[in-house]
Order: sequence, then C-alpha cells, then structure tokens
Amino acid sequence: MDAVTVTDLGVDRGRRRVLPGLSFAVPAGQVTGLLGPSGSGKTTLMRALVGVQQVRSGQVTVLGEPAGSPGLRARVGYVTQAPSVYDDLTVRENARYFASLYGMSAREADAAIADVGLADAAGQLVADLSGGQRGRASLACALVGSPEVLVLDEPTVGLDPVLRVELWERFHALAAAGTTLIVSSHVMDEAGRCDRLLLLRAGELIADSTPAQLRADGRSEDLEEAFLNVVRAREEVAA
Ligand SMILES: Nc1ncnc2c1ncn2[C@@H]1O[C@H](COP(=O)(O)OP(=O)(O)OP(=O)(O)O)[C@@H](O)[C@H]1O
Repeated sequence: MDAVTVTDLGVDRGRRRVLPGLSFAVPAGQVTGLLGPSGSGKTTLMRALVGVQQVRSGQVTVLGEPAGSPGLRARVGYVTQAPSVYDDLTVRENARYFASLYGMSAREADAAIADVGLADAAGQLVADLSGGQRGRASLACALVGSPEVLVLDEPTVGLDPVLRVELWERFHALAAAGTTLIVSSHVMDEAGRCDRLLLLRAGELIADSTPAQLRADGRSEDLEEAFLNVVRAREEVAA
C-alpha cells in the first residue's frame, strides 16, 4: 500500500519553477530517502507533502487524503531543518507540552526523549543545547505524537557517527512498526540506509529506486558514484 502519491506536482517559488512536475509513490511502512544536492528541491517537496507549500499543479495525496487536510494533522509529523521547539523550556517540558497536545502521557514524552538520545539533557533549557541536540529535541517532539507518516528534513545533520547510526536504527524500528518515514539528506552515504530512494536533481526525479537497484543502474557499489553515473547517462541521452 502507498502512504503517499504525488501526481504531476509542479511548484514555483518566487519566479523560479522549483519542481517542474513530479510523479511518484511512497510505500507505507518503509524508510524512503529523499536525496539530492543542496537546492535540488527536497525541502520544497517535503513542504508540499505536509501541505504547507503553495503548489502550481498536480495532486499530493497522503493516507488517502489531500495533503494538508485537517484530518491529517495528527497523522503526519514534520520536522523542519530549523528546530521548532521552545528555547525557554527544557527538553522535557517541550516534549511533555507536545505530548499533552496529542493526548499522550508524560511517560511517552520521556520515552521519545530517550529515543533520540537526549535523556541526559532532558532537564536542560533548549537555549543551552548544541545545534544537533536542538534538532533531536525537535525530533522527540514529533515522535511523541506517534504519527503514521513522519517527514524529516535532514534529521542527522551535525550528529556524530554513533548517534547517526542509532537514529537510523530508530527510523527502521518505527518503519517495522508501520510508520512511513520520508527522510531527506544530501549525504549519499545515508542513501544506503534507506529502503527506497528518491533522487532529486534541479527539481527532477533522477531515480525512484532502491539502493541495490541504483548500484546496478549506476554500475558502482559506491552510491555517490552510481548517482553520478546515472546523471551522466541521462545527460548523454538528452544531448
Ligand atoms: N522562499 C523562496 N523563494 C524563492 N525561491 C526559493 C524559496 N525557497 C527556496 N527557494 C529556491 O527553491 C530551490 C529549492 O530549494 P529547497 O530548499 O527546496 O532545496 P533543498 O534541496 O531542500 O536544499 P538544501 O539541501 O540546501 O536544504 C532553490 O533554488 C531555492 O533557492
């Protein structure tokens, strides 16, 4: 079953056509990576998926409803690149506040904090956290609502490798329990951790694939090189 379907999605930002017309589907209960260089349109696409982006054309359907429908608010979680937590509250107070909005208990808030590796910093004010810790506090606040679809914009930026691996394990545990995750990254080594890959370049979908298929199509075990080979092959066809 598909959790998300996108048909001919066109988005302009300012005077630029950022997404010319994308079509793809995201299967439920998997981790789908949205990979692409800076400026390729990842955030714009994620904004369209959660219904906060004005679109020029096309349809975005999430869990059977148009993206942004009121009925999806509690079912779709979105963690932006800029952490959306309250600086003047502690990590615990933030998580418990968001838990109360979703009708969840303080215990569930504390579990979400532990899930992102912030248990030791639970009593600290968000204002006193590092950038990476702040991002994880924001992630904890999204996890606490147990959304069916989680859209995460570069959640591992600035994290040390151990923590990155732990978060990816957490993403896969959530997917195994039925959550659909869409995770953006511009680091190709994270592509290998995804079940499926959507590769964007200048707003175009270069690949809708799996890591294994991309390695085969790009004739390289190295995903970055495989991506480049696929891009070059497309350019040769277009020339
Ligand atoms: N508010 C805006 N007005 C005009 N253009 C914008 C706006 N926001 C983004 N853009 C442009 O849209 C394009 C795609 O931006 P987007 O943020 O979606 O890319 P991205 O792949 O998420 O990049 P990054 O990895 O750096 O976050 C870029 O060329 C960017 O300059």
